[in-house]
Amino acid sequence: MRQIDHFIAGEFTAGTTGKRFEKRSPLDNTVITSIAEGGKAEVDAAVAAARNAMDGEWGRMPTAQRVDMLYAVADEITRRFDDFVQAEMEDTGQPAHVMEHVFIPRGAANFKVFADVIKNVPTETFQMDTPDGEGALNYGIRVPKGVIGVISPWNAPFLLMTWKVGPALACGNAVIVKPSEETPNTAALLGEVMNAVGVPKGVYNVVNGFGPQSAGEYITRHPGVDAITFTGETRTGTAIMKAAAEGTRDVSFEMGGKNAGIVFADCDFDAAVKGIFRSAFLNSGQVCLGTERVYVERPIFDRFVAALKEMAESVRFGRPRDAGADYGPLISKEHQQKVLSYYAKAVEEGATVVTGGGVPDMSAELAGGNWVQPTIWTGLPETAAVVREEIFGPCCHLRPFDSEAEVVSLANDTDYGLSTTIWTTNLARAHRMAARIDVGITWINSWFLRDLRTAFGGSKQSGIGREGGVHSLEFYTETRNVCIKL
Ligand SMILES: NC(=O)c1ccc[n+]([C@@H]2O[C@H](COP(=O)([O-])OP(=O)(O)OC[C@H]3O[C@@H](n4cnc5c(N)ncnc54)[C@H](O)[C@@H]3O)[C@@H](O)[C@H]2O)c1
Ligand SMILES: O=C/C=C/C=C(\O)C(=O)O
Repeated sequence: MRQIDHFIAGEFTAGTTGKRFEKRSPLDNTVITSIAEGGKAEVDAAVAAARNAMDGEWGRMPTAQRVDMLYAVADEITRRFDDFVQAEMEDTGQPAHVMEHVFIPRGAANFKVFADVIKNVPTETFQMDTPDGEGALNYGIRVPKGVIGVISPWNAPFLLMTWKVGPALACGNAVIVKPSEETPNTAALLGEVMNAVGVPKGVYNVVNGFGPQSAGEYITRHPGVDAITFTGETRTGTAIMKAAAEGTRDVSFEMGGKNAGIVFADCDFDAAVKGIFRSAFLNSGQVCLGTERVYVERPIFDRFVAALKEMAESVRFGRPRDAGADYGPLISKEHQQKVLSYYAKAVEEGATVVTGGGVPDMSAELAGGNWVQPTIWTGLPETAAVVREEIFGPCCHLRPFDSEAEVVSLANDTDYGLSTTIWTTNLARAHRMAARIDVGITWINSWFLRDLRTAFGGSKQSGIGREGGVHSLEFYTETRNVCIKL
């Protein structure tokens, strides 16, 4: 069984609580990992280590040297690529190819890109007039915020954690990471990477545990933590915001979604089917940017539903490296039960179940895993819980629409506002729609195509703030203005 400990001041430690908890494999629910559970003492130790790092070599390190170190981190992740793929696969049960092509390469990229950003992005300068005619010069300098609490979820653990750790370190901060209790592996491996490339002790710390009254809450409440960056559910964000109010600490939140896919009759049909399929079912639907509401222009509605059904019925469930398998389980029994409860609710609410709606037949070995069928519904009103609430599973509801104005208003009728994906060959319409849909990210004829220099984040209850490129610098540094009278 894998043993996962905290990583504090450059050392792996079980801490002092004496408590450990178990992680079960999503594939069959056998216990695969024992994880140290952190308490206040571990969070105190991690904060002290991070403060020491800021006061020491790390705090004084020239940017160029820090940038080289982040490149070395990225290279070491790439060198240990197979270990990262294996570690993340064990935690999530998702197919190897998703780790190999999306999640782990993005982890390395998250360090490289922000190393480049910090090296290349200037600060502002303003010359001003003064009554004596001599003028004054203003310029900005960026300083790190200090100690950043990073609270991350289980659905793309390494990608999402490094999406915050990369820029935080590029900006010269120290971090305390609390990975999801479901997915501790890659955060621990990253500790080994930090030591291997000589990142000073205490710059990167990991405390494992849960949220409320555990490591998560203690990090967000700790007065020695200067800012908190969080990805996860909207209601967790609410709790963290309350904790951050104490000491008026800054927050950056990436939260839930109930994202709309919009398909016009003039789209490239095959590309749209594939794109919507990916957006609804990648990672077994456990993607915040995923599409759980799909609106299809009426002339192609029936054909589109039939094509999506065929794709959904062609998935092959199995272990991450099984030959021919391309579809994994949900993260936990609890999450499986939640998703299945929505499957039951859809039927109660009067949905037509186009495909799925239950648990697939699995071999005896895997029957205990968290498997659910990709599921497609039609026929529900927009008021149905299944159409309004984030399910975070492999499912979507399809509804026909007749006009651009109608579909904009359907897409916007939600408390969330993370992303949308629009499929059309009419580019004027695509641009018009992009400006009218209340989301942080609009993809046109694509989905989850990521340029890490762009602003990423959600509107409404999907988030606070933007990260990515210079936007990450805005959160992970403070700009000080220097005014010089000439
Ligand atoms: N917008 C985005 O970029 C984005 C990306 C990925 C996932 N998500 C969202 O994440 C959710 C799925 O992830 P999850 O189930 O792990 O989310 P979650 O909110 O349950 O947990 C996220 C993290 O917060 C911690 N936590 C829970 N309660 C806490 C508290 N009171 N104080 C401090 N920490 C606490 C958890 O232990 C975990 O590490 C979905 O809602 C999904 O939409 C959003
Ligand atoms: O499941 C959510 C995926 C989020 C993706 C990002 O945060 C990203 O690509 O930076």
